[in-house]
Amino acid sequence: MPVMRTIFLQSLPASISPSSNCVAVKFSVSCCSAASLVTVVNGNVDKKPLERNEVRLGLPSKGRMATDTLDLLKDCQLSVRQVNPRQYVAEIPQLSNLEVWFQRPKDIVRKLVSGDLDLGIVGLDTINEYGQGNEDLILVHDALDYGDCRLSLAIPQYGIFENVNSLKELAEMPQWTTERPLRVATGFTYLGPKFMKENGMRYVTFSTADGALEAAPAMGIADAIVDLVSSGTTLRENNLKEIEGGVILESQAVLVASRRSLIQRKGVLDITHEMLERLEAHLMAVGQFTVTANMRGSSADEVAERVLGQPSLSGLQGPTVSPVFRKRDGRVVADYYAIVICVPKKALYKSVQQLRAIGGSGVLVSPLTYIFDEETPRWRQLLSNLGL
Ligand SMILES: Nc1ncnc2c1ncn2[C@@H]1O[C@H](COP(=O)(O)OP(=O)(O)OP(=O)(O)O)[C@@H](O)[C@H]1O
Ligand SMILES: O=P(O)(O)OC[C@H]1O[C@H](OP(=O)(O)OP(=O)(O)O)[C@H](O)[C@@H]1O
Ligand SMILES: [Mg+2]
Repeated sequence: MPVMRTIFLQSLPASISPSSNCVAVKFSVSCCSAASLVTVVNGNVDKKPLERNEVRLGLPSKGRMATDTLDLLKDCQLSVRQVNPRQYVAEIPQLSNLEVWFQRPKDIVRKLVSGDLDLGIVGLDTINEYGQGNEDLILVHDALDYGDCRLSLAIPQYGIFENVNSLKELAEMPQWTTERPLRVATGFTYLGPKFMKENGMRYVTFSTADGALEAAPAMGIADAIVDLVSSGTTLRENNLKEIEGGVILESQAVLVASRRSLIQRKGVLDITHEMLERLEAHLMAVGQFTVTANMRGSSADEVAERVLGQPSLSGLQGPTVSPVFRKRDGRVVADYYAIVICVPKKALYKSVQQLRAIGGSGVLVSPLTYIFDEETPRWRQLLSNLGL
């Protein structure tokens, strides 16, 4: 009879040496989860995801992505209902059968890979770093429009680096040898070395820290750093600079899914579709205003021609032109037309000027909540990616 033992990984140390019948089982604790079950059969580890019917979405529990993520979902009418802030599980009432789990961003990626989460919202940098190119991870929406930053190589502005302004120049510095390599401090211990290798940097070593990496060069611990940059203030304040060719990755928040879950777990594809539609519709709308104006004209065609003659007034699919009926001398006439267009927020003032120039008056501007297009290109892309 095989000797069978069932152990919840959650309660285990990083390596275990079970007695008599089992050989030592080593695993990385970080890749395991409370919901995973390991069955040890005479030394063979058989890892099965615990049977579950709920679809699971991982959201950042803390850090700068946390509130922005909840705000975005709220704007999509997908408010997350959390009983209390210390509880890590929550729900979105509009999406039945969905569990929201609050996790650290890196753990969201790990748990997608291990099959303990089906969907997640995190920064692209975290997916690339902790997913390490795993093909099970699939980007559903790659531009959620917040958490913008870049992963970049930075070097001191002073000393031997004063005149070094590109990756090529850095690589060609005679200082770097096997005995004295370029020392890079980074929290990105997968992407950092990969980038340096791909860019032909031969003499490099890496050290790691969890934060405040910008201090490492001034402390004499490193020559360069690989870290996230957004405004560039932290680099500047620490006398560091980015260099040409040194951007490793442009990142922002994304919606990511497990390919296995999308294909195999009931309900994941439907929830993904609904989330994607709402996100797309909202994100498309936030950049636009609806503009309504009245315009004198002899016919709808003539008014439309005038509107389309202006570069900023073509709208999403051209203007809607409708007659405005009035009673004049006892007769119903339509000598005014109402036009409705969507204009990008950035082009609002230019559009108003162009409307006035062609006789527009009474210009009303209102915010847009959603723009639901026929079918989102990202959905079609996802289905084709899944081979469906
Ligand atoms: N300066 C920044 N500006 C904008 N977005 C950033 C910036 N730094 C990080 N991000 C984005 O926010 C994500 C989370 O960063 P944050 O530092 O808040 O994580 P965290 O949960 O505190 O994790 P850790 O404690 O390991 O750093 C990053 O992965 C990145 O996508
Ligand atoms: O270009 P900036 O706008 O200055 O932002 C960059 C800084 O933001 C992040 O640090 P964070 O604030 O998360 O602190 P940490 O170093 O403790 O992670 C990142 O690690 C940089 O240090
Ligand atoms: Mg941080």
